Amino acid sequence: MPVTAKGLEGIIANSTRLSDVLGQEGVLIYSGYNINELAGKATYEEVVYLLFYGELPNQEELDAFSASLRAERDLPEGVVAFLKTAPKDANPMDVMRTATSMLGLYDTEVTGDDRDKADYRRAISITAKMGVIAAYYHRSRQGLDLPPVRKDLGEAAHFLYLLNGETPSEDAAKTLDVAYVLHADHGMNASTFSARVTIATLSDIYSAITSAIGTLKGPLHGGANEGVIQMLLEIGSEDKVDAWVEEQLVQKKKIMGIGHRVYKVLDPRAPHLRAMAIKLCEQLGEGKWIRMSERIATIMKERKGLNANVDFYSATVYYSLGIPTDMFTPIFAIARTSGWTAHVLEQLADNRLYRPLSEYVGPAVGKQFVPIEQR
Ligand SMILES: CC(=O)SCCNC(=O)CCNC(=O)[C@H](O)C(C)(C)COP(=O)(O)OP(=O)(O)OC[C@H]1O[C@@H](n2cnc3c(N)ncnc32)[C@H](O)[C@@H]1OP(=O)(O)O
Ligand SMILES: O=C([O-])CC(=O)C(=O)O
Repeated sequence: MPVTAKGLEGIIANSTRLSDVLGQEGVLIYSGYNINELAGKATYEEVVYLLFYGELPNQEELDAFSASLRAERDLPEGVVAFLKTAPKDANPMDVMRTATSMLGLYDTEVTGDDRDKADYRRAISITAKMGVIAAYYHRSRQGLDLPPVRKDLGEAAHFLYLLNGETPSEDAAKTLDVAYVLHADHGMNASTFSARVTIATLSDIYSAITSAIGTLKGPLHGGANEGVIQMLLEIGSEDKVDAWVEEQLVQKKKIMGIGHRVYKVLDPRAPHLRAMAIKLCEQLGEGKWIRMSERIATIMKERKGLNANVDFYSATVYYSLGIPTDMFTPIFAIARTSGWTAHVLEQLADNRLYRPLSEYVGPAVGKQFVPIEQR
């Protein structure tokens, strides 16, 4: 009997050319590029192209690719109608999951033998629509208008434009763009795995991304960025950090944004997000959140040997950009859709059904059936 790997720790489930996560070294690679080479230098659109096609684009390729993303921003009327009528107190991740599933209803292209071509178009389309879905729901739940999509803004700037109803500053758009780059892909993380499991049954790409959104939502995965800001708000002030963290540890509760299944050293995305968080806090003249975060990270390193992950400082970045807390995980989903869809295409290109085993720990076989009236 094979050994049980709880949580599939250490199991290599497939091969990918998209990204590599080196846990001992704290290195993240996108298709041959160390993330430190890309963060702040490549735009999100360049990184999406890299994930889809394996190389960074030249200017002409980038222009054509960006135009194809922008051309796919409009949502089907039925999805807009849903976003206008969805409960105003719904979790935006639930709304995104449902809207993504709905997109499948409006995709009438018959796939037949030409599935590859149609799925590339769908990958671009879903990646382009995710930010529109999240922003439209946020506006609609506040009773605000839904501004028409624009074709003159990049992905991150366009999301901020739709969310706030006004063109964002260059600095804000650049900050979010870097965050998108840092969140685009990450090896066989839980949500990507769930997308690949779904598509490997030869289901459709909308079902795969719907699975992935539901998986990212949980607080042990993408949902942790919202947990971080809730934690900071609950602690409230710097003088309460030590006692609060100690109490959580005594109660064996998890500190959100800390720890990682693969990284045994600092998550290489964290320093980029930390630097952006420090800059934004300085600009706002509000250093409290970053100082509290630094103290929490120090205590967790000293007490448990655990490091900050991508969710830890992204929370302060988004908070400082004035983004509502429950839109933090949706932002993660918007950026990660590029990775999810790229993985779906990769899985389809060399597919095999995922079907692991489980170790049976139920009663030994031999029980006799007893009719219900005699039980
Ligand atoms: C984008 C992302 O998905 S990044 C991860 C985002 N998630 C979080 O930030 C949530 C908080 N972190 C965690 O829950 C975990 O560190 C995970 C889920 C990320 C990784 O989990 P695993 O590799 O399965 O580690 P596991 O949960 O088994 O923890 C191992 C030990 O470290 C402890 N530990 C791990 N993370 C934390 C934490 N954040 N706070 C306190 N203790 C922790 C556990 O309590 C456990 O201790 P024990 O052996 O004394 O019981
Ligand atoms: O890789 C993981 O397990 C989680 C993670 O950091 C991510 O998905 O970005």
